[in-house]
Amino acid sequence: MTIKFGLIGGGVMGEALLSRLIARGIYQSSEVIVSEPLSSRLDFLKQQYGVAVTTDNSQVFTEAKEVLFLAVKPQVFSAIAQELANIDILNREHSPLIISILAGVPLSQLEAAFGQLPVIRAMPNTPATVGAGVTAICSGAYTSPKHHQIAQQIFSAVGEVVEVSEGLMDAVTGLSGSGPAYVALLVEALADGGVSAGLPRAIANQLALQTVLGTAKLLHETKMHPAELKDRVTSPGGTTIAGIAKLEKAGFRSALIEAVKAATERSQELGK
Ligand SMILES: NC(=O)C1=CN([C@@H]2O[C@H](COP(=O)(O)OP(=O)(O)OC[C@H]3O[C@@H](n4cnc5c(N)ncnc54)[C@H](OP(=O)(O)O)[C@@H]3O)[C@@H](O)[C@H]2O)C=CC1
Ligand SMILES: O=C(O)[C@@H]1CCC=N1
Repeated sequence: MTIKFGLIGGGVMGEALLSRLIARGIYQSSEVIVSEPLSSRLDFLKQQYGVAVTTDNSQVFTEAKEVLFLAVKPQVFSAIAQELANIDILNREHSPLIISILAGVPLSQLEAAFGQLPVIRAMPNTPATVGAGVTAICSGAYTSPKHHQIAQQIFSAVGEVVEVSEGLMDAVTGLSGSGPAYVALLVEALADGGVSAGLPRAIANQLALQTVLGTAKLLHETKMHPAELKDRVTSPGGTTIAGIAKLEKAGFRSALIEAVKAATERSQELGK
Protein backbone atom coordinates (compact mmCIF):
# COMPACT_ATOMS: atom_id res chain seq x y z
CA MET A 1 0.00 0.00 0.00
CA THR A 2 1.23 3.52 -0.81
CA ILE A 3 2.35 5.65 2.14
CA LYS A 4 0.30 8.84 1.94
CA PHE A 5 0.84 10.40 5.36
CA GLY A 6 4.24 10.77 7.04
CA LEU A 7 4.45 12.05 10.62
CA ILE A 8 7.71 13.30 12.12
CA GLY A 9 7.24 13.43 15.91
CA GLY A 10 4.68 11.10 17.45
CA GLY A 11 4.30 12.92 20.79
CA VAL A 12 1.18 14.44 22.35
CA MET A 13 -0.06 16.37 19.30
CA GLY A 14 1.26 13.91 16.72
CA GLU A 15 -0.64 11.07 18.38
CA ALA A 16 -3.79 13.19 18.81
CA LEU A 17 -3.90 13.86 15.07
CA LEU A 18 -2.87 10.35 14.12
CA SER A 19 -5.51 8.66 16.26
CA ARG A 20 -8.37 10.74 14.83
CA LEU A 21 -7.20 10.54 11.22
CA ILE A 22 -7.16 6.76 11.42
CA ALA A 23 -10.39 6.50 13.43
CA ARG A 24 -12.17 8.74 10.89
CA GLY A 25 -10.79 6.71 7.95
CA ILE A 26 -9.05 9.73 6.43
CA TYR A 27 -5.93 7.60 6.23
CA GLN A 28 -5.69 3.82 6.60
CA SER A 29 -3.07 2.56 9.07
CA SER A 30 -1.19 1.04 6.14
CA GLU A 31 -0.92 4.48 4.51
CA VAL A 32 0.89 6.06 7.47
CA ILE A 33 4.52 6.12 8.63
CA VAL A 34 5.77 7.77 11.84
CA SER A 35 9.30 8.67 12.94
CA GLU A 36 10.39 9.14 16.54
CA PRO A 37 13.72 8.80 18.34
CA LEU A 38 12.46 6.51 21.14
CA SER A 39 11.95 2.87 20.17
CA SER A 40 9.56 2.26 23.09
CA ARG A 41 7.33 5.06 21.80
CA LEU A 42 7.52 3.68 18.27
CA ASP A 43 6.53 0.23 19.52
CA PHE A 44 3.53 1.76 21.26
CA LEU A 45 2.38 3.72 18.17
CA LYS A 46 2.83 0.66 15.96
CA GLN A 47 0.86 -1.56 18.30
CA GLN A 48 -1.86 1.00 19.02
CA TYR A 49 -2.49 2.28 15.48
CA GLY A 50 -0.99 -0.36 13.19
CA VAL A 51 1.18 2.23 11.41
CA ALA A 52 4.68 1.77 10.01
CA VAL A 53 7.38 3.25 12.27
CA THR A 54 11.02 4.24 11.97
CA THR A 55 13.69 6.28 13.69
CA ASP A 56 14.73 7.68 10.30
CA ASN A 57 13.09 11.03 9.46
CA SER A 58 14.51 10.88 5.92
CA GLN A 59 12.58 7.66 5.29
CA VAL A 60 9.34 9.37 6.31
CA PHE A 61 10.05 12.33 4.05
CA THR A 62 10.99 10.08 1.14
CA GLU A 63 8.01 7.74 1.46
CA ALA A 64 5.19 10.21 2.23
CA LYS A 65 3.35 10.86 -1.03
CA GLU A 66 0.58 13.21 0.12
CA VAL A 67 1.47 14.87 3.44
CA LEU A 68 4.58 15.28 5.56
CA PHE A 69 3.31 16.36 8.98
CA LEU A 70 5.81 17.98 11.36
CA ALA A 71 4.94 17.64 15.06
CA VAL A 72 8.29 18.03 16.79
CA LYS A 73 9.30 20.80 19.20
CA PRO A 74 10.35 24.04 17.46
CA GLN A 75 13.77 23.70 19.13
CA VAL A 76 14.62 20.60 17.03
CA PHE A 77 13.36 22.03 13.74
CA SER A 78 16.72 23.20 12.40
CA ALA A 79 18.35 19.82 13.15
CA ILE A 80 15.56 18.06 11.26
CA ALA A 81 15.75 20.53 8.37
CA GLN A 82 19.47 19.76 8.06
CA GLU A 83 18.80 16.04 8.20
CA LEU A 84 16.32 16.30 5.32
CA ALA A 85 18.31 18.83 3.29
CA ASN A 86 20.15 16.25 1.21
CA ILE A 87 17.02 14.60 -0.14
CA ASP A 88 16.36 15.46 -3.76
CA ILE A 89 12.90 16.98 -3.53
CA LEU A 90 12.45 18.56 -6.91
CA ASN A 91 12.78 15.35 -8.92
CA ARG A 92 10.26 13.38 -6.94
CA GLU A 93 7.27 11.88 -8.67
CA HIS A 94 5.00 12.87 -5.76
CA SER A 95 5.94 15.92 -3.71
CA PRO A 96 4.12 15.98 -0.39
CA LEU A 97 2.36 18.91 1.19
CA ILE A 98 4.33 19.93 4.30
CA ILE A 99 2.10 20.69 7.29
CA SER A 100 3.80 22.16 10.35
CA ILE A 101 2.22 22.66 13.77
CA LEU A 102 5.44 24.00 15.29
CA ALA A 103 4.85 27.03 17.50
CA GLY A 104 6.53 30.11 16.15
CA VAL A 105 8.28 28.63 13.11
CA PRO A 106 7.27 30.86 10.18
CA LEU A 107 6.36 29.83 6.64
CA SER A 108 9.51 31.53 5.38
CA GLN A 109 11.72 29.17 7.44
CA LEU A 110 9.68 26.14 6.45
CA GLU A 111 9.73 27.04 2.76
CA ALA A 112 13.47 27.70 2.89
CA ALA A 113 14.02 24.28 4.48
CA PHE A 114 11.84 22.43 1.96
CA GLY A 115 12.84 24.09 -1.30
CA GLN A 116 9.72 25.07 -3.16
CA LEU A 117 7.40 22.48 -1.69
CA PRO A 118 3.91 23.58 -0.65
CA VAL A 119 3.73 24.37 3.07
CA ILE A 120 0.79 24.98 5.41
CA ARG A 121 1.44 26.32 8.92
CA ALA A 122 -1.16 25.29 11.47
CA MET A 123 -1.84 25.74 15.18
CA PRO A 124 -4.18 23.11 16.66
CA ASN A 125 -4.78 22.54 20.39
CA THR A 126 -4.95 19.54 22.72
CA PRO A 127 -8.76 19.12 22.74
CA ALA A 128 -8.03 17.77 19.24
CA THR A 129 -7.47 14.48 21.10
CA VAL A 130 -11.24 14.21 21.67
CA GLY A 131 -12.27 15.88 18.41
CA ALA A 132 -13.04 19.19 20.13
CA GLY A 133 -9.98 21.15 19.04
CA VAL A 134 -9.71 24.35 17.09
CA THR A 135 -6.99 24.83 14.50
CA ALA A 136 -5.89 27.97 12.71
CA ILE A 137 -4.19 27.47 9.36
CA CYS A 138 -2.35 29.68 6.90
CA SER A 139 -1.01 28.68 3.52
CA GLY A 140 2.42 29.26 2.02
CA ALA A 141 3.27 30.61 -1.41
CA TYR A 142 3.46 27.26 -3.24
CA THR A 143 0.13 25.81 -2.14
CA SER A 144 -2.86 25.11 -4.39
CA PRO A 145 -6.59 24.77 -3.58
CA LYS A 146 -6.01 20.99 -3.46
CA HIS A 147 -3.43 21.40 -0.63
CA HIS A 148 -5.77 23.68 1.16
CA GLN A 149 -8.52 21.08 0.91
CA ILE A 150 -6.22 18.37 2.30
CA ALA A 151 -5.33 20.53 5.33
CA GLN A 152 -8.99 21.39 5.91
CA GLN A 153 -9.89 17.70 5.85
CA ILE A 154 -7.10 16.75 8.27
CA PHE A 155 -7.86 19.43 10.85
CA SER A 156 -11.63 19.10 10.52
CA ALA A 157 -11.13 15.54 11.79
CA VAL A 158 -10.02 16.98 15.15
CA GLY A 159 -12.40 19.93 15.52
CA GLU A 160 -13.07 23.36 14.06
CA VAL A 161 -10.81 25.08 11.53
CA VAL A 162 -10.24 28.81 11.02
CA GLU A 163 -8.06 30.54 8.47
CA VAL A 164 -5.88 33.46 9.44
CA SER A 165 -3.08 35.43 7.87
CA GLU A 166 0.36 34.34 8.99
CA GLY A 167 0.85 37.55 11.00
CA LEU A 168 -1.82 36.30 13.42
CA MET A 169 -0.44 32.80 14.00
CA ASP A 170 1.58 33.75 17.10
CA ALA A 171 -1.50 35.33 18.66
CA VAL A 172 -3.48 32.16 17.87
CA THR A 173 -0.74 30.18 19.60
CA GLY A 174 -0.99 32.44 22.67
CA LEU A 175 -4.77 32.09 22.83
CA SER A 176 -6.11 28.74 21.61
CA GLY A 177 -2.81 26.84 21.28
CA SER A 178 -1.81 27.47 24.88
CA GLY A 179 -5.35 28.12 26.13
CA PRO A 180 -6.21 24.56 27.26
CA ALA A 181 -3.53 24.94 29.95
CA TYR A 182 -5.10 28.17 31.21
CA VAL A 183 -8.51 26.53 31.35
CA ALA A 184 -7.07 23.48 33.13
CA LEU A 185 -5.59 25.85 35.72
CA LEU A 186 -8.99 27.50 36.09
CA VAL A 187 -10.70 24.14 36.69
CA GLU A 188 -8.06 23.14 39.22
CA ALA A 189 -8.25 26.48 41.05
CA LEU A 190 -12.07 26.42 41.15
CA ALA A 191 -11.96 22.96 42.69
CA ASP A 192 -9.36 24.17 45.22
CA GLY A 193 -11.72 27.00 46.11
CA GLY A 194 -14.48 24.47 46.70
CA VAL A 195 -12.22 22.38 48.93
CA SER A 196 -11.23 25.51 50.80
CA ALA A 197 -14.94 26.18 51.36
CA GLY A 198 -15.38 22.67 52.78
CA LEU A 199 -16.35 20.46 49.81
CA PRO A 200 -14.90 16.94 49.48
CA ARG A 201 -12.21 16.89 46.72
CA ALA A 202 -14.05 14.53 44.36
CA ILE A 203 -17.24 16.58 44.46
CA ALA A 204 -15.31 19.84 44.10
CA ASN A 205 -13.52 18.46 41.00
CA GLN A 206 -16.80 17.34 39.45
CA LEU A 207 -18.53 20.66 40.15
CA ALA A 208 -15.61 22.69 38.79
CA LEU A 209 -15.24 20.66 35.60
CA GLN A 210 -18.92 20.50 34.79
CA THR A 211 -19.30 24.24 35.46
CA VAL A 212 -16.62 25.06 32.90
CA LEU A 213 -17.92 22.49 30.40
CA GLY A 214 -21.55 23.55 30.83
CA THR A 215 -20.76 27.25 30.57
CA ALA A 216 -18.75 26.73 27.38
CA LYS A 217 -21.61 24.64 25.93
CA LEU A 218 -24.19 27.27 26.88
CA LEU A 219 -22.19 30.08 25.29
CA HIS A 220 -21.48 27.98 22.23
CA GLU A 221 -25.04 26.80 21.64
CA THR A 222 -26.86 30.06 22.40
CA LYS A 223 -24.17 32.39 20.95
CA MET A 224 -24.86 34.54 24.01
CA HIS A 225 -22.23 37.19 24.74
CA PRO A 226 -20.16 36.21 27.81
CA ALA A 227 -21.01 39.53 29.48
CA GLU A 228 -24.72 38.76 29.17
CA LEU A 229 -24.28 35.35 30.76
CA LYS A 230 -22.31 36.97 33.59
CA ASP A 231 -25.16 39.45 34.12
CA ARG A 232 -27.73 36.64 34.20
CA VAL A 233 -25.85 34.79 36.95
CA THR A 234 -25.21 37.90 39.02
CA SER A 235 -28.16 38.65 41.35
CA PRO A 236 -28.26 42.11 42.95
CA GLY A 237 -26.59 41.94 46.36
CA GLY A 238 -26.03 38.22 45.79
CA THR A 239 -23.21 35.71 45.95
CA THR A 240 -21.82 36.00 42.42
CA ILE A 241 -21.11 39.72 42.54
CA ALA A 242 -19.23 39.13 45.79
CA GLY A 243 -17.07 36.56 43.96
CA ILE A 244 -16.61 38.76 40.89
CA ALA A 245 -15.52 41.71 43.02
CA LYS A 246 -12.72 39.53 44.41
CA LEU A 247 -11.73 38.35 40.90
CA GLU A 248 -11.53 41.95 39.67
CA LYS A 249 -9.47 42.97 42.71
CA ALA A 250 -7.06 40.09 42.04
CA GLY A 251 -6.69 41.16 38.37
CA PHE A 252 -8.33 38.04 36.89
CA ARG A 253 -9.08 39.57 33.48
CA SER A 254 -5.77 41.33 33.29
CA ALA A 255 -3.95 38.11 34.25
CA LEU A 256 -5.55 36.28 31.32
CA ILE A 257 -4.85 39.13 28.89
CA GLU A 258 -1.21 39.19 30.02
CA ALA A 259 -0.98 35.40 29.72
CA VAL A 260 -2.12 35.46 26.08
CA LYS A 261 0.26 38.34 25.32
CA ALA A 262 3.23 36.61 26.99
CA ALA A 263 2.54 33.35 25.15
CA THR A 264 2.22 35.27 21.86
CA GLU A 265 5.58 36.93 22.48
CA ARG A 266 7.16 33.57 23.32
CA SER A 267 5.82 32.15 20.05
CA GLN A 268 7.40 35.09 18.21
CA GLU A 269 10.73 34.38 19.96
CA LEU A 270 10.63 30.69 19.03
CA GLY A 271 10.50 31.67 15.35
CA LYS A 272 13.70 33.73 15.51
N1 LIG B 1 1.11 20.40 23.13
C1 LIG B 1 0.27 21.28 22.62
O1 LIG B 1 -0.74 21.63 23.24
C2 LIG B 1 0.53 21.86 21.28
C3 LIG B 1 1.74 21.73 20.64
N2 LIG B 1 1.94 22.29 19.42
C4 LIG B 1 3.21 22.14 18.75
O2 LIG B 1 3.32 20.77 18.41
C5 LIG B 1 4.66 20.37 18.42
C6 LIG B 1 4.79 19.10 19.22
O3 LIG B 1 4.37 19.36 20.54
P1 LIG B 1 3.98 18.19 21.54
O4 LIG B 1 3.28 17.13 20.80
O5 LIG B 1 3.36 18.83 22.70
O6 LIG B 1 5.46 17.70 21.93
P2 LIG B 1 5.95 16.25 22.32
O7 LIG B 1 7.27 16.42 22.98
O8 LIG B 1 4.89 15.49 23.02
O9 LIG B 1 6.15 15.58 20.87
C7 LIG B 1 7.26 15.77 20.07
C8 LIG B 1 7.77 14.42 19.69
O10 LIG B 1 8.85 14.58 18.76
C9 LIG B 1 9.84 13.63 19.11
N3 LIG B 1 11.16 14.06 18.60
C10 LIG B 1 12.13 14.74 19.26
N4 LIG B 1 13.19 14.91 18.44
C11 LIG B 1 12.86 14.32 17.26
C12 LIG B 1 13.55 14.14 16.04
N5 LIG B 1 14.79 14.63 15.85
N6 LIG B 1 12.95 13.48 15.05
C13 LIG B 1 11.69 12.97 15.22
N7 LIG B 1 10.99 13.10 16.36
C14 LIG B 1 11.57 13.78 17.36
C15 LIG B 1 9.80 13.61 20.61
O11 LIG B 1 10.44 12.45 21.10
P3 LIG B 1 11.15 12.50 22.56
O12 LIG B 1 10.03 12.75 23.53
O13 LIG B 1 11.79 11.17 22.69
O14 LIG B 1 12.13 13.64 22.51
C16 LIG B 1 8.30 13.64 20.88
O15 LIG B 1 7.74 12.36 20.88
C17 LIG B 1 5.47 21.54 18.98
O16 LIG B 1 6.15 22.18 17.95
C18 LIG B 1 4.43 22.47 19.58
O17 LIG B 1 4.80 23.82 19.42
C19 LIG B 1 0.93 22.92 18.74
C20 LIG B 1 -0.29 23.06 19.31
C21 LIG B 1 -0.59 22.59 20.65
O1 LIG C 1 3.62 25.44 24.90
C1 LIG C 1 3.90 25.36 23.71
O2 LIG C 1 4.93 25.88 23.26
C2 LIG C 1 2.98 24.63 22.77
C3 LIG C 1 2.47 25.50 21.65
C4 LIG C 1 1.02 25.70 21.95
C5 LIG C 1 0.75 24.79 23.05
N1 LIG C 1 1.80 24.16 23.46
